[in-house]
Amino acid sequence: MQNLINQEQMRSADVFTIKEQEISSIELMETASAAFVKEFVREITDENTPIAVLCGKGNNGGDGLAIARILNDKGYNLVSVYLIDFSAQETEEYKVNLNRLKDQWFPLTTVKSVADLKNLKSGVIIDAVLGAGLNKKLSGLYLELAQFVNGLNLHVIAVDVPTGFPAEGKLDKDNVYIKAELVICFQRPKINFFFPESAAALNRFIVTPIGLSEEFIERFDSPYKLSDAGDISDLIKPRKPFTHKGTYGHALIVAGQRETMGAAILAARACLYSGAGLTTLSIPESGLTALNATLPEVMYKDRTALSQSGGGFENFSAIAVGPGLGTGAESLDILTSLLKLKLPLIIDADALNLLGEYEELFKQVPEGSVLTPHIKEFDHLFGVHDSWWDRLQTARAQAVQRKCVIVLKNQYTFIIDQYGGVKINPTGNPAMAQGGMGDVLTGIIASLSAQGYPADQAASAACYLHGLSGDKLAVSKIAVTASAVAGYIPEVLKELIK
Ligand SMILES: NC(=O)C1=CN([C@@H]2O[C@H](COP(=O)(O)OP(=O)(O)OC[C@H]3O[C@@H](n4cnc5c(N)ncnc54)[C@H](O)[C@@H]3O)[C@@H](O)[C@H]2O)[C@@H](O)CC1
Repeated sequence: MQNLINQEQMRSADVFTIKEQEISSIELMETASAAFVKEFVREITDENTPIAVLCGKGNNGGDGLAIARILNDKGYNLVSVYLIDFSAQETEEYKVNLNRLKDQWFPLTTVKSVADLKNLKSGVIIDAVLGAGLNKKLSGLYLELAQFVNGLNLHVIAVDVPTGFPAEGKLDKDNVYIKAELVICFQRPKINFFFPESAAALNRFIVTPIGLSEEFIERFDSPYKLSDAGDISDLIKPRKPFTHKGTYGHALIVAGQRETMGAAILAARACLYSGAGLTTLSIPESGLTALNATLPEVMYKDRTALSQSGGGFENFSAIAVGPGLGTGAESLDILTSLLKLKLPLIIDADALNLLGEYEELFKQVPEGSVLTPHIKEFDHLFGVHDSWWDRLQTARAQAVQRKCVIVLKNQYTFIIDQYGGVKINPTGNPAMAQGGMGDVLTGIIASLSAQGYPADQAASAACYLHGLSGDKLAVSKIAVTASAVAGYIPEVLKELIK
């Protein structure tokens, strides 16, 4: 797990590292620039590629100057540097690196307006204009520059962060950035990289360490953490000798209606494949033949019994409700009855839509429940948001207020615990953008909950496993089905267990 820190904290990590390692800020810049180049040469292997380095006058520009020099030393012989001279201020580190460059022969162009970039027509652009020092959105000459560079449609690789892109905080829809194909970012990804709005500024990012003190960074009390395989390996317990199906819990999934029985079956399939000792599916009777034919291991429970004071529904180790349930009167009755059990629930899809419609019902959601909304369901529950930053802050406040876990689904899903802490899930890919994927995630959460994992752990492990299964399948496939993702979970689990 990595602590994601803000830029102010990152700057103090710079200062701490410089002091602790007894190095100068110029040496740190050299290390950062060399780290950038190490990744860059993997991306751009042809040394004869024309490379234009656009350098602002701050430390991001200082990096750019050092990068140009190091690339040249490595045999990239068509590197040219453009000094973006839109402001008078320049940092010490920038000046030192400019002098180092002037010591060697180097094609340098001073840019006072975008007209000075007329020779820029081909090759790769390294964007070192403005980095993490950004303090307002682009305007004036910087805005013109960004629009001009974007219009060239060249392969742009940004240093640390694309010019104009704030590392954290709300991203306005009308913001303009220099759009990068790739960002090679220092030590930690920026929090804003994980929001869909970042697609306007970058396609991909790589994080490269630059020797900052990890101990210092991890000491910050940041609400944002990035999950990794190690966390999930630490969490998932291997199955022990002499255990039996009773050891691994009994999950119940209440889902499905005539037109969407598949959603219920997919959730049950994922639950089964994620290792629950027993899985029971409560669907309309019309789905029974399909269930028995596809998942003979899964049991059936008639849900008309639910309205009769529990009807045995209270004896399960975990209950999930929602996939393909529908939002009609019968579904409302089912959800109302389940909420009366006062047991933590995993609430998804149509059950969330019902909660969005009936506030009184929403208030009855028991503590320790897991809500798994995608963007539309989320805004239906909590109001329309015009940015993902705001949406995430609402999710944090709501998770605390309701003492629930919220799984806010996204390419990078946010798992928000009852204390407002956010785990960002790094697995998953666009090949998984297909119907049924959410039903599978719900099934995995139900399975892990039934096996005794606390709600926040079940949710974060489920998201990781779900995405990893999809990632492995996507290596050889353009699109992966929800059934395939569910079916691959046992292998992914086996691989992660220590
Ligand atoms: N210790 C260091 O020296 C290190 C610095 N690093 C680099 O330093 C960068 C941060 O450098 P700086 O803090 O100097 O800042 P930048 O180089 O990002 O920005 C330079 C200046 O631009 C001005 N500015 C901000 N937003 C603007 C806007 N919208 N329009 C016009 N001007 C604007 C600011 O006043 C700032 O001083 C990082 O992104 C990274 O590339 C890395 O080398 C890591 C270590």
